[in-house]
Amino acid sequence: MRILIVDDEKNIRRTLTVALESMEHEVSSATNSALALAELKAHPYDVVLLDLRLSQESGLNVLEEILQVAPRVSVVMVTAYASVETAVEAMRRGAFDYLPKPCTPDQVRQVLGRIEKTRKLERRVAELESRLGTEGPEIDLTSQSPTMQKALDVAFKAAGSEATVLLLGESGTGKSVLARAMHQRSPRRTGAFVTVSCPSLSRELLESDLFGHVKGAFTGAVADTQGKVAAADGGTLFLDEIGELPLEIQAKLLRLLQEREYERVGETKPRRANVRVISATNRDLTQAVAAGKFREDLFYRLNVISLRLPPLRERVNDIERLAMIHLRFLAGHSGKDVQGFSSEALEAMRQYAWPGNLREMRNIIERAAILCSGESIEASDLADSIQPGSEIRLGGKFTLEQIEAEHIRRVVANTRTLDEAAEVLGIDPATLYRKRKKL
Ligand SMILES: Nc1ncnc2c1ncn2[C@@H]1O[C@H](COP(=O)(O)OP(=O)(O)OP(=O)(O)O)[C@@H](O)[C@H]1O
Repeated sequence: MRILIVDDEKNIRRTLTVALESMEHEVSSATNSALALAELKAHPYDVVLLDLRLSQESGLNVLEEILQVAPRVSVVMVTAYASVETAVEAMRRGAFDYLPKPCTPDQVRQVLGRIEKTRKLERRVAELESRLGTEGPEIDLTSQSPTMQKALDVAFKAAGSEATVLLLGESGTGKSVLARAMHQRSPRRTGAFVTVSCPSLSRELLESDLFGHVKGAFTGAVADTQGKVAAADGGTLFLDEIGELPLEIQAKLLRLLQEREYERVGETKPRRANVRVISATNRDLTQAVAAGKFREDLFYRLNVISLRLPPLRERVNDIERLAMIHLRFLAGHSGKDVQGFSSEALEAMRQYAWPGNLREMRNIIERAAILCSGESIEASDLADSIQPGSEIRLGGKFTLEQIEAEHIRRVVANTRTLDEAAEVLGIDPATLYRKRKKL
């Protein structure tokens, strides 16, 4: 765990640091409350060991300030003036526990063990909650398609940093799945991964969903709620369909990103949260910026690193593997012993345009697994739209332009750079650029 020691006595800081590091925790220390608060604003921590008497300051007041800045951190009060009243008061104000000073390494280990257990349970509950109803096939984060490989490479490199990341791509290409995978590969993985679906609520409800509200802030606000920003403190906030975020909320999100500050609806007291933001959209945000629907300053904040997930039709080499992953899961669920796909069915899937991408693949394979009567899925088990013949094929009733567009799309998908694609196509890169724009 990441632990911050807040104590003005050098010896205590030193002995605690040595003890904690020998237990394989990551430890930092601060000598006063101002430094501690600055540290907590800058980095996510799991635990604070807080001296109850910090020279002139009252540890109980500092405790409250700490919990405002980092609501998810577990604070353990450490004091030479142990008394039942102060212990009770500290716990009443939100401390996790209480340690006498000096304390033995065993006492420290015990209290940290309890914190770890509680946090693990909290994480498990949050994870199960978010998995409910979203249980799905095994997540595949490999690819044989150069464009997808490049996107995954950027995603995994960015995962370890604190940078905001913007995921682009058509609906169903796996942006939400990738955002969660990035969180799990980040130093914040012990924190929560919280998703906000921007278009799903009215402006008022979305604001309260994000930032929380106080009782009485609006009709129906019967109790205080903390909001998803606070829930994601120390973790990752995933903003899905960010292009749909109303302008009023865009201003508030910008403030959160710039100053780490926000206010609950119906309250003026600023609160702080340390969240890493990953957002996703299938819209062209630069167009939304040009149309005045999306703030340019927010766009640049969100777009520190951006990557585009290619549509499934551009990942022809991945289709068989992905289809098998979905089949294993869906056949298992439908209780059928379906082993694979006929070569015609595979070819039909390779030729198909997959407008709904991986989500559509899941639906089509689920339906096929139910309909198929043999050991493998035949082309005739696939939905009508995907039947061979409904897609562009040489010799069929298609215009030259349609065939050219399809050929260019596939060559681009199967080469690493546009220069390489131009070479395969036998045209110069500028012509390829013009053709792609036109098509
Ligand atoms: N890497 C993956 N491996 C296996 N299945 C995947 C993967 N990515 C996505 N899927 C499947 O595709 C479905 C849709 O993925 P996801 O919700 O991440 O797409 P999205 O791009 O966020 O879509 P939208 O823009 O509509 O929100 C998932 O529920 C899952 O079944």
